[in-house]
Amino acid sequence: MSEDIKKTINELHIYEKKLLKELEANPKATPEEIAENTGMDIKSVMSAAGSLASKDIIDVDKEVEETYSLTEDGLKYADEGLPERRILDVLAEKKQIHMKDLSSETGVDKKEANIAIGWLRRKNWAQIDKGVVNITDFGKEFTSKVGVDEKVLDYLKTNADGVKLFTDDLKDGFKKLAGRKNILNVKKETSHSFNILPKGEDILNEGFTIQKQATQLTHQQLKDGEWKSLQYRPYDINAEAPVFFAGKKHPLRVIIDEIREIFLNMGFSEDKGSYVESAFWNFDSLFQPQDHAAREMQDTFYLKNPLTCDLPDDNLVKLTAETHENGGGTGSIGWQYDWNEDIARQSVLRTHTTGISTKHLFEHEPPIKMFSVGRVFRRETFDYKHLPEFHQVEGLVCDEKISFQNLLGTLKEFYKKLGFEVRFRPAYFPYTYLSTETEIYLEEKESWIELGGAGMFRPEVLKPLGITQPALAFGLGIERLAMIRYDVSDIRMLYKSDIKWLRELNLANGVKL
Ligand SMILES: N[C@@H](Cc1ccccc1)C(=O)O
Repeated sequence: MSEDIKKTINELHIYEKKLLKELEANPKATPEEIAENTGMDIKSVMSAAGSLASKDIIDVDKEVEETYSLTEDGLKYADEGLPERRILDVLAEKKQIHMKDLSSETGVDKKEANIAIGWLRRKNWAQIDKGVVNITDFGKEFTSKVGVDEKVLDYLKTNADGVKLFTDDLKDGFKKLAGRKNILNVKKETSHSFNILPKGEDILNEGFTIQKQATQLTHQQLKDGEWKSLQYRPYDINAEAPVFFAGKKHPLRVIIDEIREIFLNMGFSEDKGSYVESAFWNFDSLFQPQDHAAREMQDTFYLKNPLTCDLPDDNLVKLTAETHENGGGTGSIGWQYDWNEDIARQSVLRTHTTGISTKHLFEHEPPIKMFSVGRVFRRETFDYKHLPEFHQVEGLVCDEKISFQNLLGTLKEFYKKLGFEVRFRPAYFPYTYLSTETEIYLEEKESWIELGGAGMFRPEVLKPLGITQPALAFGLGIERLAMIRYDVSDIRMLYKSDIKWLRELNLANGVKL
């Protein structure tokens, strides 16, 4: 028990302590008095009280007090009499008045006269018969009496500061007046009073000192040793705190940067291509025949502007043409068709980043270790795993002793560093042999999905580029990795700008906050 009390005391704010002490000395003190006596402002008193109340240390009572006074109309009635009284006075003489003459005969204006008729009937001072107002016997008697409501009217007039409570003999009259529109004003005032509860008594019995508590240390306090004598207010580490959403990188950007870092660390250098590429680099340099299905409009975006691109070095074009037509000097018989320069000039949105690899091979001497990350474009229909625009990371290693083993090892290592386990299966690409595809298992869909392709560039690719050493190459999709990392079952989520998802996503491990 006492341990509890000590802990509670320990956690009291200095304002709470001040308020409690003041209440002990002055149990009836109002918040205003407490503010005055402790030097706190009223807001701090009220918030300290609220805090003490939430811990059952004191009780806060709220009382609303109403003060009544007369409105402008009310004051006028108090001076001149209620409209029904003024009519009654005239009726006492005339006995009856025609409705249409009511206002002119009595001096009560039309609007008020209408209201007065209701009250004349209700008070049984008059009756209306065929448009004529007749005084009743009760009305006659009443001319010399004062009604309860009229007494209250008078009372309020003499108590111009307002009345809080009506004595019993005035209560009925007050109710009547209060029921009429525009006669009474009411001002509401709330007042608070505090009571010490048993727990508060225990705290006071236990006793405490009021000492300024340190919430923040200053450089000076640390330097001069004052920190040793300060009293610290403990804080509740379990208290609910607002969640802040700081700006951060897009999840896709995060994974792209991670991939770049992995390749840089593995000793690759980075190259860049452009979205718009000639069919020559995108297809022809990769020994893809000009009637290849992938080149068709359904798969590839062809551009109107620029409609064509320049072809590279004449000799390279010549060697490429020969290789396509009959294998040139590669030992292959080629595709056995007439290679067309104009088809090679067409400009396309690159369908993969592999054109960067062939260009890189043409422009560099082995040994080569190159990677490149970028967007590629395909005429795909959207679905949970397809986008017409996505990112690939391209890789190329070319040196004397490079083998298919190295390719598998490189890929395995890369995926492992990203935290994925993949499987390889045989595949076909016109530009590689051996070729493979990497796949990953999607638990939710209970199926393997393809992550990318890879292989050893064929001599038909390498020879025209002037390369005699073997080269491994790969082109891997990035969005599908992001999908798995961030646990989204639909690839479109990555491009939706769903602010809630983006905010709550923990980028480090894909787990929601
Ligand atoms: N370019 C292929 C991948 C690939 C790259 C390099 C070698 C072999 C295959 C694709 O986009 O799917």
